Amino acid sequence: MIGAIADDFTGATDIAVAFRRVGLSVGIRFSLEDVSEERHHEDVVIVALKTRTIAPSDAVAQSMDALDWLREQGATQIFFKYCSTFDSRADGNIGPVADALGRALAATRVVFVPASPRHLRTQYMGHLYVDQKLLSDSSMRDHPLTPMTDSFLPRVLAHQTAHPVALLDHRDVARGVENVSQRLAETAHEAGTYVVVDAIDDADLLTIGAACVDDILVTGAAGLAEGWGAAHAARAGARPDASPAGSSHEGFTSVVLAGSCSARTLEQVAHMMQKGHPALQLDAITYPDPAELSDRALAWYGQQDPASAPLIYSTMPAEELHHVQDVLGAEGASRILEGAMGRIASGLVERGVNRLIVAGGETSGSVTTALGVVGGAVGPEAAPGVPWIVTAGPRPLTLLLKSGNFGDPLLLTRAATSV
Ligand SMILES: Nc1ncnc2c1ncn2[C@@H]1O[C@H](COP(=O)(O)OP(=O)(O)O)[C@@H](O)[C@H]1O
Ligand SMILES: O=C(O)[C@@H](O)C(=O)COP(=O)(O)O
Repeated sequence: MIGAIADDFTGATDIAVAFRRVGLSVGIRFSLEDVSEERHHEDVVIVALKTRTIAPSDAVAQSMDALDWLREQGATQIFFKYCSTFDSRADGNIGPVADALGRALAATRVVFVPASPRHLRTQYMGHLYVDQKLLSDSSMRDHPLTPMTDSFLPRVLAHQTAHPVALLDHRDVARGVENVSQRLAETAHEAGTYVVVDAIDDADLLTIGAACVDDILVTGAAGLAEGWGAAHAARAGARPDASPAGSSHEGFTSVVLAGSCSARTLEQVAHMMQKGHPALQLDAITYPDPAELSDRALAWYGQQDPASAPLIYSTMPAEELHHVQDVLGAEGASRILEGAMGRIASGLVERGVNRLIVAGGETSGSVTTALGVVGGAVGPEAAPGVPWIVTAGPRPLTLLLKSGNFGDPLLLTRAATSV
């Protein structure tokens, strides 16, 4: 069994569909509470954590708990999932978590492969691109919590770890599996070397995946999950699953909660408003108490037609965001808004909402945790890397956890109104 540890919730659902696409069965956990009796038998078991922006020591501790649980479930190899835009702060957490996992697993080398061509993230000569732009020129430079201002990943990673960091560039990847295997062995002759590997298309990821199929620890995003997963599926004789278990979209009362300020979410929120969905923007400066902020939002919801798929959002462009952060501090603003979003989600479910569409990885973590959702069935994709999740229990909820920059501009509107 493969165990996967994701540093945010949307990332966990993103790799769930990547592994499934190549024919592997997948289980997902959003919490490790009350799991002592649980036994998983899927090919891949994913633990979703919310460790991307917390203190490195906490991120390490939670990742190690996830590792212990996955090993108890029978995991023999581990996939550490971080963002395809390598979202992290200067002091972590990708390096510290990889260090701890590598130490526990006695990994002799570890590959770092964030490239996910399906999401238009490619890496060439160590430089990460988002669509046609270098990472540092993309909207990721304005991210509220993890602004990415350096595109050269070996340097970014070297700031986060004491391990030697090397680059395996595209010339080597293009020469095929045997060459990559050999070059990885040479490049990582010093035990514990971290190798950042270029990839610009799916073929590169298949090559890298095949070369690393026996590695005890690999790290990356959905592109590598697909490439590495394909190598495992080929071994196991698994067949790609063309039709994942469907989720019925009948009889739903939907609300969209957007806590992402990413460029694509801005467009999606604008589209919802253009289409006339009632919309409320959360004002954290005027109401910095998450309880008051959420009470006001729930009172507003009470005045809307539940069939109108309302939108509650804190999404705003970079200049306005920076103003809020100047007043409240970046962490302070996030704490207020994520706290409020969690309370709002719980209040909405109490009021009969049973389909929640959440934009933003951190926001999705706060909402899912506040709702007490511990797992669910991974349904069809509403957009590449964005599957519907149907929770278990007598009152199942349908959730869409959307990464800030994922999906086409119409995704939120479509997801809110599809029947
Ligand atoms: N208007 C705002 N002012 C300050 N912080 C905000 C605002 N809106 C959202 N945030 C915070 O920014 C972070 C966005 O992260 P996240 O939800 O992961 O979105 P993304 O998927 O785009 O990265 C969250 O912590 C959220 O609370
Ligand atoms: O790898 C990716 O790009 C996503 O799976 C992801 O982690 C994006 O992060 P958020 O935008 O914070 O959801």
